[in-house]
Amino acid sequence: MSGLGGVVTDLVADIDAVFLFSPSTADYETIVDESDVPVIVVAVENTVGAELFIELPIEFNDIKERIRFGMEGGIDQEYIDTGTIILCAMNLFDDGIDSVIRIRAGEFTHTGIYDLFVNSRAEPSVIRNVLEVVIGLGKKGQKGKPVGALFVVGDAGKVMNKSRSLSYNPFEKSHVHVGDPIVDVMLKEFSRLDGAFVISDSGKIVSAYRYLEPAAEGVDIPKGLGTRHMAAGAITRDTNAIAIVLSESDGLVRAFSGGELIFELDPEAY
Ligand SMILES: Nc1ncnc2c1ncn2[C@@H]1O[C@H](COP(=O)(O)OP(=O)(O)OP(=O)(O)O)[C@@H](O)[C@H]1O
Ligand SMILES: [Mn+2]
Repeated sequence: MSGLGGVVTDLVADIDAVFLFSPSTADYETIVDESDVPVIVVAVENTVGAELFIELPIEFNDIKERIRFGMEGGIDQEYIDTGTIILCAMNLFDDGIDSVIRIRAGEFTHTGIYDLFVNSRAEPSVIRNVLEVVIGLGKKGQKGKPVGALFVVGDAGKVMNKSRSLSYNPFEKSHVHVGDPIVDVMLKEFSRLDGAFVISDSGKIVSAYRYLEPAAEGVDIPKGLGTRHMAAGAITRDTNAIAIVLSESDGLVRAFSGGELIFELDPEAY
């Protein structure tokens, strides 16, 4: 015997809800049948046809981010409230559920990661597409060299008013959208040059090469980051846009909303 029996019993005692992260249909059906508390599925797609479902915009590889997204979504969708004790079950290795985590929903610092995707002006799929381009750039760089990039997403009219052009806008008269594979290649290509990309609520590429000029006083960004991140944070406080930034210096992807850093991820982990 491992001696862990008591710990495991305590883990599952008196829980109010179960969160299943990307379960198989078989696991979902067994658990839903046997559970006397609500079972909420958190996944990129509702392939199991769950009644209680929270859509993940990406499979956060950082487990804490994944759980945080689920918690914030659960509260927003009113499946749970802050006192709820939750058992999170997920698969981290080959297949089947191999990990359980017990957590009280209120113990989580609310970062706004769910709001960022779901309650932003821009459509969630647009934010996801931008994030995918940025993660792709972060992984490969441009021709093998690390590259930085700044995407401002949503509230494009106001963002354009608070910025100026650094160069000819290659997207001037085009009606192209992020998520189109050809456009994503163009975005990666243009990311070598200075300034920000401005994307509309519906994903239209409004401009490249924008120099952002938001009011920056009072915007706090982590130490060590420079003007690109400052501009990204500040534009999201000055407008209803969000910003997704790839740092050329540390290779991390960061998202800002309402002037705050919402999350940070390492593209190499995706
Ligand atoms: N206000 C701005 N609007 C748009 N782009 C900007 C702005 N300020 C800086 N940048 C872009 O960010 C680039 C890097 O600047 P800087 O090194 O100061 O930023 P950083 O936050 O340290 O980012 P990185 O981690 O990528 O180095 C600049 O070359 C420029 O292309
Ligand atoms: Mn820098």
